[in-house]
Amino acid sequence: MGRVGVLLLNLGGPDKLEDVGPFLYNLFSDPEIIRLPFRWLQKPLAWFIATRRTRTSQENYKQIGGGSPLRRITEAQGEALKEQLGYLGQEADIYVGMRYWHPYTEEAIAQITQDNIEHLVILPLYPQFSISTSGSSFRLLEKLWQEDPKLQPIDYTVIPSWYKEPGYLQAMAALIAQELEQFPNPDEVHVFFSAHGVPKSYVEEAGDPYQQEIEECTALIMQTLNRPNAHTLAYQSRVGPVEWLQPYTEDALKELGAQGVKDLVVVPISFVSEHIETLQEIDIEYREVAEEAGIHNFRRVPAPNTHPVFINALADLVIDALKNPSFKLSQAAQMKKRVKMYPQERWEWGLTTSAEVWNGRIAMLGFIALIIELITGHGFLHMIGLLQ
Ligand SMILES: C=CC1=C(C)c2cc3[nH]c(cc4nc(cc5[nH]c(cc1n2)c(C)c5CCC(=O)O)C(CCC(=O)O)=C4C)c(C)c3C=C
Ligand SMILES: [Fe+2]
Repeated sequence: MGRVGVLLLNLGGPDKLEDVGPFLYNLFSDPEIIRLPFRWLQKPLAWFIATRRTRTSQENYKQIGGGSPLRRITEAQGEALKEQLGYLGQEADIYVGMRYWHPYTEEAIAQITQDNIEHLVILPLYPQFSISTSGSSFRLLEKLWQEDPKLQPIDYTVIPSWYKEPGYLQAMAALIAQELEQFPNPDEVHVFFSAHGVPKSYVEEAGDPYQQEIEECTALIMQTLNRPNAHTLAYQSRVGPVEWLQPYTEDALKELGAQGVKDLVVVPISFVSEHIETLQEIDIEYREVAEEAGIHNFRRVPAPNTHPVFINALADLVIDALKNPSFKLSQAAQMKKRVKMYPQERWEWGLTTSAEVWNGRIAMLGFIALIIELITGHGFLHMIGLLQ
């Protein structure tokens, strides 16, 4: 076999406080993150939302040391994976491609071409597939492949999602068991899975398999854990005014507190590295919510990071992917029959779901235009004299 490479995909995070604004702009410029009917609106809206969010987001990054640890941890995972693959007899070069910050996916791909990689395994560091995460990276890679003839000879294969991988489930179960053992009565502790949310419309209209994969993954981890603990699944990190997957983590914590739960371990389920949503949102914000609700013994399970069982699971995934028939980016983007990646389906006339969605979007655009006008003091309503 010729030279082998593994491309690890992740979201990326700001390394320092000054990076927060441009990072947020990149994130909100992605049509897989904000799905808009008009492409031309994407960048102005991204600028507007990023500008408004930067200060709050910076405050959160300040609380975890002034930047995201995602790059450092992803690179450490890459080094550990290289070592484990070597140990298993598979030499490979590892590349990290982030979607919204350095090292960008484009930089990783440039290095892969320069290194004359012949066989490439594309492995997203998201166990479950979502249009907004792995889907967005696959779409970008598809575009890069279409544009660059130098990429054509690379024999690549994609691993779309891997939440059923036994080694991953075992690593998660071991990490949970370790936390449960810190309590006087481990079997009485409530196991609380907190997944990153997505807007409900991603699942219900665009056919994102994310929710189903998260639910199945939770059940598989509980089976692997093989303990009698009660458990709950909820969704965190909601952004913006639309409805996201429910129950929301905050509400579910309050509900458990009201039911008298006192001992709780939180399991971050959609991430494999520590980042702002584990270190700040769970460890600081949700801990406070839980304590106020009467849940006094609150612990959080660490993300798998470089846990050896987890790294071995990644190595197994790579080795299997090299043996199996290749899976292409176009197949990964349309993984489930109903998944609709951006751009969305064509307009349908009548009172259809699609028409209702479009009406909602047009109303949202009107609302955004009104807000911009109120802030800037310029716009259509000022022009016709309705606002001064
Ligand atoms: C499976 C994981 C993730 C999903 C699904 C996801 C969807 C999603 N996220 C936003 C908005 C934001 N995400 C932000 C940061 C961020 N998100 C994930 C993971 C998932 N996102 C990661 C790994 C990170 C990086 C964290 C870091 O350490 O830097 C942010 C920025 C942080 C903040 O300001 O809160 C935003 C905003 C949306 C809208 C979305 C689905 C549509
Ligand atoms: Fe996110």
